[in-house]
Amino acid sequence: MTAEPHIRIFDTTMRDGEQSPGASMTMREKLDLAELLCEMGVDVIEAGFPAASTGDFDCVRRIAEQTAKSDTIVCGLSRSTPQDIDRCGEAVRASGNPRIHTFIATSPIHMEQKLKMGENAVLEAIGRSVSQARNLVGDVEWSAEDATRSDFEFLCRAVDVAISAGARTINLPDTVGYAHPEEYGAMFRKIRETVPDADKVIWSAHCHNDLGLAVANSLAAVQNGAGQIECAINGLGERAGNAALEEIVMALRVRRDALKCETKIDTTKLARASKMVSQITGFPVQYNKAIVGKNAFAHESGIHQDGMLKNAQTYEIMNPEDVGVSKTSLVMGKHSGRHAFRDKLKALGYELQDEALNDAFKRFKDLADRKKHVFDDDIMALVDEQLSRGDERISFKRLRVVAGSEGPQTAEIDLEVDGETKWTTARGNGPVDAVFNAIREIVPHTAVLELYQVSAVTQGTDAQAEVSVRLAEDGIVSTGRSADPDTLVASAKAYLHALNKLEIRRQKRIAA
Ligand SMILES: CC(=O)SCCNC(=O)CCNC(=O)[C@H](O)C(C)(C)COP(=O)(O)OP(=O)(O)OC[C@H]1O[C@@H](n2cnc3c(N)ncnc32)[C@H](O)[C@@H]1OP(=O)(O)O
Ligand SMILES: CC(C)C(=O)C(=O)O
Ligand SMILES: [Mg+2]
Repeated sequence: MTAEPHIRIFDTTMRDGEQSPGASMTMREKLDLAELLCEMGVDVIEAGFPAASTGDFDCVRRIAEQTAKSDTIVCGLSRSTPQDIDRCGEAVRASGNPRIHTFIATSPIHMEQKLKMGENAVLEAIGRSVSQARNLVGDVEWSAEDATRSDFEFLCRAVDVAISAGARTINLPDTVGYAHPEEYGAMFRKIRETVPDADKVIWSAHCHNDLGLAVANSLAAVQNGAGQIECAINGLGERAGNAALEEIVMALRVRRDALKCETKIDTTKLARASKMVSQITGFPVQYNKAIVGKNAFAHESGIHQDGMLKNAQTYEIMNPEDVGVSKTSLVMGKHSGRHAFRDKLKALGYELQDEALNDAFKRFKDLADRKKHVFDDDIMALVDEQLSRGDERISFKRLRVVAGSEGPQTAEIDLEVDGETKWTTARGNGPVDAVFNAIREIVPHTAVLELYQVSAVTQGTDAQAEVSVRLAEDGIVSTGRSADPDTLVASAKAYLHALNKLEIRRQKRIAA
């Protein structure tokens, strides 16, 4: 059975999506989202459940008004009761393309336990509700709630009644996310072969993600003749959510070769829509979420980064720009390699030659081992520090500090001075003072500490500390800087940096 070439995208973020506990949206938020969905080219916006509350009714009505001049269909959901349907008709009336979406459950458990209705009463309700809706609007969608757990013979009879009463779209929801793809696809194929006038309606899939199969099931329905998919941005929806709109749209686009159909969605707006829904609901998007997750176009491992730099198609099946993400990011971390590191340095404006590059790369790896996120600023601080160091007389080897409320604060330090390793220990009024006293013991000098300043290079408790030190001696002022995740190590190195520079300036003065 062939798929339809154009699959209609029915967005239910504001109806089923809003049914997620904690996902309620205000009128303003819904109007903004509706505007974006409209711009994006969504075919149907299910704007709410008008009978649920005055607020929901008003939202559906305002969205219908706001989008009246567009091609977008605006629909509301309603039970099969006359009051719900009237209310829904009133709410969508202002739309240029109003739709009433009415439903009733057809599975034995729902009919017996929830509705307390027999099969005949349900069939009667379907005929009556669809006819009533058709008297209000030309476009009526009917859904068989819990279709996938319904008796197939009865489901066919129910669908037949809905089509005869004037439904234009028949939706077969997997309400509880129970079906698997082959089963769900077969249901569409069989029902389309069985029900009279099956070719006169649009078949719709509405899948829930309780088993993580919502997108796969929706695609299986498409391959078996469904022409509409009901889905929600970020997969928002009851319990584990609905099929994610962005995943459906990109699967159809990227695998058009196999699935033979597409949507008319402007995919470059997907990332923006995802962000908007996440901000409105306060539900974060999981980092590894397909299409719109923070890591969907990010690569940290060296082998992948090297491949990406040579040809992006080695590790990406779609362009980030196509979904509205500005570019792929090569995230620098402990799994990164030299190719990506060199590329990052170049982007940051540094051209290091082989030895300097190797040295910087080694220091970067050491840092990445100690720090969860290595930001651009961290890398710049690391290279700046390296560049500002020439042939230094005194270099840092090792530091151990005893600090805390008990005291005495003590620093034990190893330095290399003129090629010879020297060790000492000293106390101080606090750990930083102890470190500087230890340095003074190994390298006696009369320079005065004029400034000592610490700032965090990036955020987080594991951020690198950047320390600046200013020393002054006989009119010579020298500043040193260093960055390290350990503030005391950064302090020692910054002090030594300033001291080395002071030494060079002293010698220059003597030579002059
Ligand atoms: C699978 C889905 O997503 S279905 C949509 C679910 N969405 C919502 O429920 C959100 C909006 N709902 C609401 O605001 C409220 O439930 C309302 C306004 C619709 C109804 O509220 P209440 O009248 O207080 O009823 P309540 O919600 O407690 O119970 C639902 C009633 O509707 C009946 N019902 C459920 N589905 C249908 C249906 N499709 N057609 C007719 N009646 C139905 C139930 O059997 C129950 O009837 P009872 O009161 O005779 O036992
Ligand atoms: C009411 C219908 C469309 C629904 O949301 C479901 O069955 O999951
Ligand atoms: Mg649903």
